[in-house]
Amino acid sequence: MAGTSGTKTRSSAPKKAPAAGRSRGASTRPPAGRSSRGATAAKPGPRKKQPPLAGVARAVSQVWHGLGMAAGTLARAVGRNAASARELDPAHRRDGAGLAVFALALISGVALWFHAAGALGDAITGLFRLIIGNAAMVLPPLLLAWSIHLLRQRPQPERRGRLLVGCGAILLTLTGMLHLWAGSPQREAGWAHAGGVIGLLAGELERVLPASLVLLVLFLLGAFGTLVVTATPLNQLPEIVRGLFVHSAGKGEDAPHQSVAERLHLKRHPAQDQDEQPGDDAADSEIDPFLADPFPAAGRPATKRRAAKAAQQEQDPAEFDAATEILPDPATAEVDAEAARKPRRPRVVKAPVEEDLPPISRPTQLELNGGAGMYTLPSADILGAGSQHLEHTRANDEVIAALSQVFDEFNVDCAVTGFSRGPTVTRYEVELGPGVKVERITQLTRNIAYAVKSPDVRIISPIPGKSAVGVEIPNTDPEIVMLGDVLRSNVALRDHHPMLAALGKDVEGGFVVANLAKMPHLLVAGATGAGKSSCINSLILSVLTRATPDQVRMVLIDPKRVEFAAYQGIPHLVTPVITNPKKAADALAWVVREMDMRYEDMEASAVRHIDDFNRKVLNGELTAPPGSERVYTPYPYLLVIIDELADLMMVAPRDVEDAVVRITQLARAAGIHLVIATQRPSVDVVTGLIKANVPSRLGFKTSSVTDSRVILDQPGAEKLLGKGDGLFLPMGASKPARIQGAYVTDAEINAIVAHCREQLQPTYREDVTAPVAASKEIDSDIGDDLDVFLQAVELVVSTQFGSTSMLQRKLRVGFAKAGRLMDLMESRSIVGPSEGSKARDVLVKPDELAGLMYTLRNGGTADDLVDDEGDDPDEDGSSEPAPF
Ligand SMILES: Nc1ncnc2c1ncn2[C@@H]1O[C@H](COP(=O)(O)OP(=O)(O)OP(=O)(O)O)[C@@H](O)[C@H]1O
Repeated sequence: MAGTSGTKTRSSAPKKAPAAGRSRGASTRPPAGRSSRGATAAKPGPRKKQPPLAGVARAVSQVWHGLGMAAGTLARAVGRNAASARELDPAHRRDGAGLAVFALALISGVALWFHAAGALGDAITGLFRLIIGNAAMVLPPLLLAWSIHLLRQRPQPERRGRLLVGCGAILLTLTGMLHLWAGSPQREAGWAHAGGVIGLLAGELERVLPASLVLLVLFLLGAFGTLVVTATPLNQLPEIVRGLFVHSAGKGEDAPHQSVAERLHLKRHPAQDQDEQPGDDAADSEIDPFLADPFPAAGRPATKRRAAKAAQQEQDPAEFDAATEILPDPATAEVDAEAARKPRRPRVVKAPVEEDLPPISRPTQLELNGGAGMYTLPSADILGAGSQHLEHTRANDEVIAALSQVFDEFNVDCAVTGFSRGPTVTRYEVELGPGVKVERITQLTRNIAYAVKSPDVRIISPIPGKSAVGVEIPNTDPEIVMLGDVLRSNVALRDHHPMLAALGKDVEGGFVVANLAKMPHLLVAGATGAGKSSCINSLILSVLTRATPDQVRMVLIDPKRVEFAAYQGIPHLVTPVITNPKKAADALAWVVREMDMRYEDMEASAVRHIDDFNRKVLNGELTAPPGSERVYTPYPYLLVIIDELADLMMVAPRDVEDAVVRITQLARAAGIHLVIATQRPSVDVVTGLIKANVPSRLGFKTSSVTDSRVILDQPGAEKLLGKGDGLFLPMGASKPARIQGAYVTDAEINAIVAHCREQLQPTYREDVTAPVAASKEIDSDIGDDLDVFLQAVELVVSTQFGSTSMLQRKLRVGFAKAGRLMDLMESRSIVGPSEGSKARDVLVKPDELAGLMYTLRNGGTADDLVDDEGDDPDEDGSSEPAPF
């Protein structure tokens, strides 16, 4: 037993030992060589008789092993340092690559052409020949050209793909031709002297096509490769050939020396090319400060050819343009011919010149209706002139230089081709090279801001009507735009409409005016100090200098109390300037009544617009309905200006919103126009309903992008500069135009107001600010339920479904309350009587809802709504319009 157990013990010991050995070996496995040696040592075979040179061979083998290990160690060391090698400056890496390619060109040249490059040269030659056959003979000069390119030029990753495809196609053609030329060798030895392995592809093609067609395919492939390498689209080829022909006839002396890439560059980088003109700044700047070269040298050597070209352009731009036009120009593949003929310096972009047209004068004396005599309009000459507009200053040159430098530094292929200097900002036009994304410029906004030392850089892409990106940069030397200049401009003088308002100047220096009657309502918003009040003053003064009180009457609402104080007592006012927010709400209600009355007159006279009504009245074509004692007189435009909507919305939000919405929805045809200003363009002030009905917007600087979105439905106003710098989005426009608002001084306001006051005393209407609640009282049966009742009415009329259970569900009210609301609606002729379980008939149409809500809020019924529309206005004394 003991012996058995002893045997077991012994037998188990050797089993464990290898296991332990394996586990150790797993972590520190010896090299294969060594383990095999070990194996040989452990199991020595029968000893062979060694030859006499065996010792030498063993020594050589050991030396070889030693060398191998040393090489391995070296490789590992290099591997470990590879990370730091990768951190090498890209320029050095590129130099290294260029020199390596140069060495390859040299060795392969000596090997291929002179067979004198030793074993390494022969190995390289053999490899090249195996792959591309005899085509290897042209490889050394190509490698040489590549190495020079690597050493001299900046990396151009955008060209890599094109060159790869083009060169690949040419290589396929060349090797294929060589293969066919050599008689399509079948054996490996013949390939090296034909088209190599790549040339075999042509051989494969020959199996399925006749040789002539294979040749044709190869020819087309080669042509394609050449076109791709030279970036020449096929459709441009005739033009280029024509150009070459003209040049060879002697018209372009030096064109043949100019590479295609160089010509492309000339066309596409006008700004950069002029860096390379010889230093003639001083002479230039004497002629025109703009000609002073604003671009610092970009580091490329100036070529004689470019210098000559530049000189030619300066002497005779027209001739220069003609000469450049006939150059063979592959650039026209991407830029049209018109763009290619652009002058090479950024040019001043001018606004359309309205001054060329003859001004039309209007009489300053207009007769007042009702025999009130003549009314003399204040002359615009009372208003002072602003500073003279400069189209170009030294500051522009500095900015152009800074922009060009940024584009250069970030390697963005684009150029500043023009600029237009506005009063406060200049818009620089940047044209992109082919394949350059617009985002490359927008991404640079902060770098541009840094370079031009201004945080308020705005990028417009594209400039409407142009294939160019606009970069708007504030002028370091801004100009003030005075109202007088805008009113005296031809664009203002040519339009005699009494509601034409001067807004300011655009970024091209052109005067901007807008017809308030066409807007037809305007929302002006911006942070405090942004220039709203100046703008509103300009609007009012524009009207005062152009319109008699018979033509335009105004309701001025100024909860801030001080803004419109100067206008107190002008004859254009319907009521004294309103400063009490509660009274302002009543005045807006009066405007709605006035609007309704105008509509009634227009309806009775079958005209669609107040202008037609006035024209017919003046022509004597309209008379009041028979039995009426009224005498029709023309209705003046009614301009309602609210200086701070937020103050009104705080006092009577629902009434103000209702009235504003109703006026803005309908008042256009009635000649009633609203201008609403606010410094708090938040959604609780400028509600969705108000916004939807005020189509024209004028945004001054806002404190946040959210505010900008509320006013303009897009960002941008937060980047404005304040002090009258604004974005004007007229009705129907999708992109706002940047303007500098017209400025008017207090002295000018006082002078115009004094002139108007001297002419005529105001005739105020008493009922404008009469409280609405006093005229009609909310019925007692509605009691405290007015809000929920109005909600129920809105629901029933908009869905056209008179169901009590729907009211229960949607308004979350009980059966009894929903039934009562339905009864209230029946009593006000909104729904018909109950028909058991069926839904009631809805008697008011959805498009009458706005009017109905207004009427209900003022204690009326749907009958009032219908009756008002059908009644003779003279029946009810309140509908008799009092004379203005
Ligand atoms: N068009 C303009 N041109 C030059 N400066 C202007 C212009 N508009 C306004 N400013 C300057 O900005 C200041 C503030 O302008 P304004 O009173 O019109 O701003 P606001 O937006 O009405 O501010 P608030 O809401 O506080 O009344 C003016 O005193 C004036 O110096």
